Amino acid sequence: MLRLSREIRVEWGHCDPARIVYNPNFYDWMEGGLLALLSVAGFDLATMIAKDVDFRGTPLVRGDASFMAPARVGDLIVHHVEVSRWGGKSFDLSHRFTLGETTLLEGSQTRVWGRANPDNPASLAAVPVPDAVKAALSEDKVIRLTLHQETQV
Ligand SMILES: CC(C)(COP(=O)(O)OP(=O)(O)OC[C@H]1O[C@@H](n2cnc3c(N)ncnc32)[C@H](O)[C@@H]1OP(=O)(O)O)[C@@H](O)C(=O)NCCC(=O)NCCSC(=O)c1ccc(O)cc1
Repeated sequence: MLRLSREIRVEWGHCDPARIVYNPNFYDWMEGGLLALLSVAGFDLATMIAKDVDFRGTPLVRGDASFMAPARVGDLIVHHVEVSRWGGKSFDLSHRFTLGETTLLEGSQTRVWGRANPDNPASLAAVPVPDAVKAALSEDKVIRLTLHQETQV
């Protein structure tokens, strides 16, 4: 599968009064990780939605997460994401967040390929995941997205 690892710098605003990352931020990062995975595979969701008014993206239908160790302000953590199962209209993602050798969180999600329901365009319908998306996300490849260092000019 196409495996994406992306660095995330924990900022002050990600943390709660206990001075550890507040849990909804991990869900936000899981969302961003899927967008990044699709984007590096050649499928930019914002562009796809702009071009196809009935496309609704990749709605979440199931998810779980095990929080194993906390992250703190300043930490450079890494989010690893890949598809772990292809269904027909659905697919599973595996998420792992690490700080050095330490695993912070392991999660799994089920997504569907979403379109407007033809019988009621205000509601959603799952449709088969396009073959081109399956092929691109199934490539045996690793992509690392690192944060850029600031340089003085
Ligand atoms: C998505 C739905 C329209 C799917 O309904 P249907 O069109 O009738 O599809 P089906 O019930 O046949 O299910 C389709 C597939 O999904 C699977 N599925 C559906 N629900 C589940 C759950 N709960 N668990 C596991 N698998 C599921 C189902 O097994 C089918 O799998 P395949 O065999 O691989 O095809 C409906 O379940 C729904 O409206 N759910 C609510 C979704 C929602 O509100 N999610 C949270 C907000 S959206 C969101 O977060 C988002 C993120 C990113 C985006 O780009 C877009 C949206």
